[in-house]
Amino acid sequence: MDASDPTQLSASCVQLLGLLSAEQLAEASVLILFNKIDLPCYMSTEEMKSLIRLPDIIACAKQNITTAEISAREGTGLAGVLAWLQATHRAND
Ligand SMILES: Nc1nc2c(ncn2[C@@H]2O[C@H](COP(=O)(O)OP(=O)(O)OP(=O)(O)O)[C@@H](O)[C@H]2O)c(=O)[nH]1
Repeated sequence: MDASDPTQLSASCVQLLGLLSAEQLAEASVLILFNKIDLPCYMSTEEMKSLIRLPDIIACAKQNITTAEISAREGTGLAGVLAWLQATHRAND
């Protein structure tokens, strides 16, 4: 999700709900990234999460869902993404 552009939030939410309801992805581990946190935004990521009712989505989803806030440009939060990938890969071995 683009953390710098709340106007894309509803489209991202619809895409997310589509992915989470796909039969083939019922067993998947899901990492939701709020990218571009280096850019200024009039809404905080906490406000965006609340607006799309992300806590409810996570509570109702079959999947194990993690969220992270990152800047792909500046590298912020990418160590956590790598750690999540490694842990998830290990758990699926
Ligand atoms: N400032 C900043 N720019 C980024 C970041 N990640 C990607 N971009 C830039 O955003 C532009 C679009 O890249 P993406 O977000 O990968 O592509 P996209 O999702 O198809 O495009 P948008 O929806 O317009 O963002 C490129 O110029 C990237 O360099 C980030 O964390 N911070």
